[in-house]
Amino acid sequence: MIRLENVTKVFVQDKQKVEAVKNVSLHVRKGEIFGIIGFSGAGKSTLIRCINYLERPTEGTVRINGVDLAGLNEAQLRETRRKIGMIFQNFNLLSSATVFDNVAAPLRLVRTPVSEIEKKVGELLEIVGLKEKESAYPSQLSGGQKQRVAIARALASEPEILLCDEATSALDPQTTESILELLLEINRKYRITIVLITHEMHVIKKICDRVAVMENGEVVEQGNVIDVFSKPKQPITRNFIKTIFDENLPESLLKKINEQDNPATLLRISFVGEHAAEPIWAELATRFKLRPNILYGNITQIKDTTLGILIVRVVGEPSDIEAGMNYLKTQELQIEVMNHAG
Ligand SMILES: Nc1ncnc2c1ncn2[C@@H]1O[C@H](COP(=O)(O)OP(=O)(O)OP(=O)(O)O)[C@@H](O)[C@H]1O
Repeated sequence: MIRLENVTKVFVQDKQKVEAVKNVSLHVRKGEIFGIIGFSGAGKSTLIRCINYLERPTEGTVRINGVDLAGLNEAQLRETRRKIGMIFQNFNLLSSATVFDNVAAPLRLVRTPVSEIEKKVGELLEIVGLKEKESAYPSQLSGGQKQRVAIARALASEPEILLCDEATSALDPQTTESILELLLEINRKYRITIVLITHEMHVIKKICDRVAVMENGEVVEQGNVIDVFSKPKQPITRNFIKTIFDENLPESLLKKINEQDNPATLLRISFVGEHAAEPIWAELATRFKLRPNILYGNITQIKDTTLGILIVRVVGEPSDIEAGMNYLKTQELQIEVMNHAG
């Protein structure tokens, strides 16, 4: 549905070149929620603005439903943009217009008949739960309500794609939850493809199907959210995951482990979905003569599935540990040796 190939965006400021996006290739599939995560300055806003050509890439191509945006004239580009809604961190509402008029604005722009506007805006305000606020002005609304108006306005043009530029960053955690629920509902009910950018891993974990991690203008890692969470490849991805569950063991515990005589290995074991993990410990003990000790455990919901992570200290002979690890791998568990202690 959205295909970016080798997209680069260079800004020139005070004769200095800033490469905000470097050689990014992405494919967003129809109907999915695709998240782009990165720290401030990573290039996320620039990249998402390349998707609807608010920024023209310096190099590379952007295709929407197979159409290369570089080949479109202004009128065609405007028409394509109507099918790509966008919402922003600071809502971008018209402060002098009521909620109703804000949502009606894109419909008036294309000369929709008044009766149709009445009906449509009413429906949209129902969807976002703000029917009773239609006569209010933005200044009379909370941040969450403002974002709901912005979402209703974006939906007015019946977009196929919704781009969300840090849509929840200005909101408190509870309001963030409710806006994420709304985005999920819109995605599921109306099959709208959503691309969002965020610096919060929580947003990715709650609603995204796939994720791209950006650093210094580049996409350094991308894949299914569950895969990226269970097998992160890049240090930056691990850092983001740590903001949700901190797997760092206390220094004092690590020191104690290192002081012990027995050769020990620390394993990070992750499992996806409902997995009966208990029998494996008995198996490790009896079959492989190992002594496993669970030091850390966490099970968390990642969109529609669960991810479990354990950090286990295994004591035993190196050959037994290796055999035990091979056994664990046959149990659909992802195993990683964290470090050797002892
Ligand atoms: N119009 C512009 N002119 C010059 N440089 C720009 C422009 N827009 C962005 N940049 C630069 O490009 C880089 C990436 O910025 P961008 O806003 O895309 O990152 P970001 O990941 O969205 O960060 P943030 O979350 O802080 O907005 C930064 O170094 C920024 O200063």
